[in-house]
Amino acid sequence: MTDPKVKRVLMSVTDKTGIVEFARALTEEFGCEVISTGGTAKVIAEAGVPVTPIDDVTQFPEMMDGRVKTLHPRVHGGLLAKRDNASHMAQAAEHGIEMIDMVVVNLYAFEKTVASGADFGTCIENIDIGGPSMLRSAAKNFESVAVVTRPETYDAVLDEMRANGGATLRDTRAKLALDVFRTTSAYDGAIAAWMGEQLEGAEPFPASRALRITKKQDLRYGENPHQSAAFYTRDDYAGAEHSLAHATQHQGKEMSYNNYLDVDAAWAAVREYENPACVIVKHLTPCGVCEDADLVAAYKRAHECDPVSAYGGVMAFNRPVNDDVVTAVFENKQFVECIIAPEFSQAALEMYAAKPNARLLSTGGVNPAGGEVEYRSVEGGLLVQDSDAVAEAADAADWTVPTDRKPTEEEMAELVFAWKACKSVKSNAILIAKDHASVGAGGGQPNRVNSARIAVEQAGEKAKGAVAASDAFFPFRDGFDVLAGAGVTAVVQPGGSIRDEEVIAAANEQGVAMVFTGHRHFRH
Ligand SMILES: NC(=O)c1ncn([C@@H]2O[C@H](COP(=O)(O)O)[C@@H](O)[C@H]2O)c1NC=O
Repeated sequence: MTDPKVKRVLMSVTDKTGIVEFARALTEEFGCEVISTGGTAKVIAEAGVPVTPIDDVTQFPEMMDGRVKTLHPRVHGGLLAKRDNASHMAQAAEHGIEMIDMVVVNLYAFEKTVASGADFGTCIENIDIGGPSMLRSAAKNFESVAVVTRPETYDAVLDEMRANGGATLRDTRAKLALDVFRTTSAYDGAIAAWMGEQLEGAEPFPASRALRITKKQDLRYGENPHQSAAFYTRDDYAGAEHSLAHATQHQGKEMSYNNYLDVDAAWAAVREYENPACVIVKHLTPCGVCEDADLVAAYKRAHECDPVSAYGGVMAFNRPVNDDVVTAVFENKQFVECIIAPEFSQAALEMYAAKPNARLLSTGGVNPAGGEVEYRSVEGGLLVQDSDAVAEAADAADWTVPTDRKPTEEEMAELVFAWKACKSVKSNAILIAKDHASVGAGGGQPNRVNSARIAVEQAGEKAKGAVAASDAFFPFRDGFDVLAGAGVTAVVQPGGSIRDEEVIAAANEQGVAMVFTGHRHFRH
């Protein structure tokens, strides 16, 4: 079939950006007839471009507050008739249906209406019915009909018509149709999610869930150069505003797959703290965590934990980064892949311009720790869970102390810090902390005693008088003994092992205070 010239165009848009210019070009350059619905027709007519009201085509008034405007065989017959099917064309002629060669439609702004906090009835009225119907009819018949749903594509469509004697090309029409089905599918997904929430409450695990994601960027590669990858943002993420996915990148190379993972881990960890804090992460593992009244000190002490590993890592701050912080990083000659923070001062950005490879990301604010459900993929499936969000500081009031020695107030505050920091270490996780800074961490080991050994080795002399956190209970006293043997004075752990008594006895023997939180923080 030869590519059809565009003669009759139906326009019905909520977003009226560029519609007048498009209509003018179609009528003046290509002699098209433009048919249009109420508000769109008004805008076009007011600009002096000839337009046929939809009522003239349907021979019905737009009615029921706009609920029925284009839902008519003279519209859908004109879109769906197969031009090379004699029977279709005969039926069209018999019923006075004229062909429509192009549809320009964008939909009622349903998601914006919901986001504005509109009431139930208003949201319902903003579910577009006629628009998606036309889009789908035109997209189904893309062999003959061009369907345009994004203002930013108007110019390209016109250019193609200019180059092809007023016709669009099949390949373009097919791509436009695909774009339409993706658009209507996302639109319906948003409606289903909203309606589900209205009727069933904020059900985190509904019977089915449309994965509403939009590609932000193709990544150079995945975890390894032979793996291809892309990054998608979640359309339905309520905390989008201050999230990593929507952060502004000020400078540096494109974020890589591994950068995203590491920055996410660092950003999640630093959001645990109310005081100014810095977290340094390498290979998904924190190699420095510190909270301090002063952000520069927090950075310096986080860096001191493991300067070797910190080199080439990523960093997260929960306060704006200024030139003093950057000066401290430069003094340490620490190469960083990425820094994420709520903001960077102008002076900080100017200083970092000298290190163009470093990626600087600002989020504009800090979401509370945790967030909405998390997804992880396994072969053939997706795991969905609540995020591991527990208000630790508030929770500490419920912690119990099974040992003879109770932690001092100072030790208790230190244990809260350590417990939060431990959460970001892979299981089995042990973290040793002193003066609200991590001094050693062991994680990702298949047994807890090895994690304890790694943490103690890293802490060295600093383990003396420090506290330790264990993300899950000690199954035997051996892991605990490694910590106590290194000089740790207080330990926080969930408790709940069948050998708790053995571990409590070990603590009592060595005069160590122990706290049970009653919940664990596995991180697999
Ligand atoms: N009901 C219908 O027949 C109908 N036909 C088109 N629309 C929508 O009406 C909007 C444009 O309206 P107007 O041209 O009046 O500003 C478009 O977003 C279009 O998708 C309709 N509205 C809702 O379903």
